[in-house]
Amino acid sequence: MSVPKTILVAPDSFKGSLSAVNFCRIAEKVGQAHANEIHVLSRPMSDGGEGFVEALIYAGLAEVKKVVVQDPLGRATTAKFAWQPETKTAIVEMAQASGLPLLAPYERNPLKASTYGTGQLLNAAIDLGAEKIILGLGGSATNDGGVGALQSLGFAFLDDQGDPIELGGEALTSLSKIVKKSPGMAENKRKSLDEIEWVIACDVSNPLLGEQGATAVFGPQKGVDEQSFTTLENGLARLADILKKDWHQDIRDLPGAGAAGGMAGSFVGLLNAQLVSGFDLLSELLQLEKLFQTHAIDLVITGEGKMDLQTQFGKLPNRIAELANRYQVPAVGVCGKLEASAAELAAFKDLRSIHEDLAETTSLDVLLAQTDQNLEKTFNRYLTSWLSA
Ligand SMILES: Nc1ncnc2c1ncn2[C@@H]1O[C@H](COP(=O)(O)OP(=O)(O)OP(=O)(O)O)[C@@H](O)[C@H]1O
Ligand SMILES: O=C(O)[C@H](O)CO
Repeated sequence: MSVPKTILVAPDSFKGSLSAVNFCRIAEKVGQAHANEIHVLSRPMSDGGEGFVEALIYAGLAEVKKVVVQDPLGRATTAKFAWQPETKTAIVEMAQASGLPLLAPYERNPLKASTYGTGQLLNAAIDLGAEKIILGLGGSATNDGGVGALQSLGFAFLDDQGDPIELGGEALTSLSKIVKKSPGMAENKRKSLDEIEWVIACDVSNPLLGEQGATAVFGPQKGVDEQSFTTLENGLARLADILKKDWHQDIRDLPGAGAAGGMAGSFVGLLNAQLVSGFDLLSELLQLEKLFQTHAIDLVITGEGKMDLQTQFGKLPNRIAELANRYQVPAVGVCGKLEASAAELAAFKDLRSIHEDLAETTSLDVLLAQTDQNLEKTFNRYLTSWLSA
């Protein structure tokens, strides 16, 4: 009997239809049907946004902690974070508390949406005794420069009358002063914010402001229109100005400062956080490179909701494919929707082939509802032909 072939499955989530964990589960189910021939090794991935915490928990690298926090509009929601007791490290994902999937499309409103709930998650981690916090950013519903989270952590954001500003991106236009409260006696057991090592895992390297900035590039998916764009851009600019004038921190041109509606920028400015690539950090935590060194991997399957020209510019499936190719392992990308011409596909250097199984004529709503079945069909079809090749 021949040795089963090892397939590493390491996808991003399909935004709006499928988590990376469920992608892996479907691949495992198909693998089970070919159990004598295939061994599936799952590593659901994330770039710092949705699925960041789940990826660590799935790999058995952290305990799960659950906390009830405020969603972007102030309603109660249960959010998870990951906890590594030996190293007193908490891995927190902002999308758990302040992510876009928490809102119905008609509720999207970055003028009002706030990251306050992410601050509550961070507080829960600090209460547990966290000495290091890794905060994954991306997939946010917010454009408040992370101010809501910092308010929850104990910073006061004041207007020119000395009153606290309201929650949401719009209120930043009346920001005049930021004050850090000193920790009280009751907080003695907690590390102070300055004692904690802050690492921010960003899904993008966009700057805070301008054409490539947080509001211009990621605002539209959160519901930003022409009018609200100006308010939100001015609000973030005001935040940057105050951080420069009063805190001597220049975040205007900092790559990555625009992640999660500018949250990365304010965490650098006020908490001295270090910005890193979410994908790089997660790959390191999951020891992906070592997997290739210690397992004879025959094929890598990755994927994301939509593959297009952007996929080859540093998006997660391409990063996975580059890694696979460094170890001479072929990589296949699976997506819900393929938006690339044959010529564009030929230009994909590392991702050797892309498979989809969907009729052009089917509406997106139907496709989204049928994701699981479609994916299972695609895996079955592809693996059957791969095994017989
Ligand atoms: N099951 C599906 N079937 C068909 N199309 C899908 C499916 N799931 C997602 N999509 C399409 O993919 C889009 C989302 O793409 P994707 O998941 O790659 O996220 P993205 O916006 O590129 O962001 P990122 O990759 O940075 O998370 C959706 O808007 C939808 O058009
Ligand atoms: O949350 C967002 O704004 C985008 O994912 C970029 O970080």
